[in-house]
Amino acid sequence: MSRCGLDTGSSPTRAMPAMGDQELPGVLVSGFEGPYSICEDHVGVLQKHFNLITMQEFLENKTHFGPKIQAIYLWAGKPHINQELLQSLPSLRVIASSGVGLDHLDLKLIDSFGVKVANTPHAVANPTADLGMALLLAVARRVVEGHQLAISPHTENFSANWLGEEVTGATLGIIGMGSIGYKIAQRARAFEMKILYHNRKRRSLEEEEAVGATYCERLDDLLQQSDFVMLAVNLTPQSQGLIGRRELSLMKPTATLINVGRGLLVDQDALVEALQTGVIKAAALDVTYPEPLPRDHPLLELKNVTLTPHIGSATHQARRQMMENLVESILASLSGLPIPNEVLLK
Ligand SMILES: O=CC(=O)O
Repeated sequence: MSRCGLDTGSSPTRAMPAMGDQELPGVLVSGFEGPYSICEDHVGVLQKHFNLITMQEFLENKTHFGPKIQAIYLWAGKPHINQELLQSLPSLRVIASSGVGLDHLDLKLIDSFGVKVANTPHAVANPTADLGMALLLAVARRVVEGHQLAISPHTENFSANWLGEEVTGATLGIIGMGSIGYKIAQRARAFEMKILYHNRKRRSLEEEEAVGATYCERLDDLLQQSDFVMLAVNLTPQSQGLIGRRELSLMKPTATLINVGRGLLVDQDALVEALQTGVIKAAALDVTYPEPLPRDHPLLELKNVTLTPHIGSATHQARRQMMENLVESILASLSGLPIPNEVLLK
């Protein structure tokens, strides 16, 4: 478990009546291990509402725990929900999944078991948009190189003999104009950037005008015109490999690719080649495949790459809101009420 620096479990979540002890519903809770693990401080809150059953407890005694489990509190996409797991949980009503991405869930399979799904899109939009801008600015102004220089023992090199780029007036192309993409546009507007976007569905004129964004029906147009290309799109079978060799070759040789979506949106081999041969100037990636990258991966060697370890939602506020949203969705579902943030099959 990680510490998320919250009040230690005593503060109740919004509008969530705790049930009497005997009635607490059984909830399979994941994420007790690993880097993106459940916050230690959340466990106290969860215990007020649920009888928590860990994956290990469940695996050790499936016949005892299986029928008691009414919900899964799915943190960071684990455990993998497959047919076998669903078959062993006959009382399961809802899977509440942290974050916004749903690429780890087979929604059709889950639906065939009559199980509902909810996620936490609102909790992650602001921090992920912040991170997208942080990466954009870090590359433009060479913040990581500047840091290395400032802490270098060679103080004679203290003053940089290189220059960065200003983002004011530069063109930002946002691919994916959902809640994260839109919030990136809001931020970029404040930096006086020219904003293009590509999305399956065009936003309303009012929404476009509010952030000064111009719709590009053709992805190619956005790629050709942008100084910064920002990926903020969901991973689906259609968007996998969206940015491949051809798309990279359409970008300006001075352009930077930023990815706060999913690693598989990009053909990573083609990206390495493009960065090595100057097809594009730089990349900043919060997501890769796999995560983490093997330590001998070429992306780790390239000077024109800035990497962060999938930290789009890694803020105290977002993790807290995610937890509250998951609890709310589970409680609503088990009470037969409309489920906040329910994911509907398209
Ligand atoms: O990756 C994080 C998310 O899907 O919210």
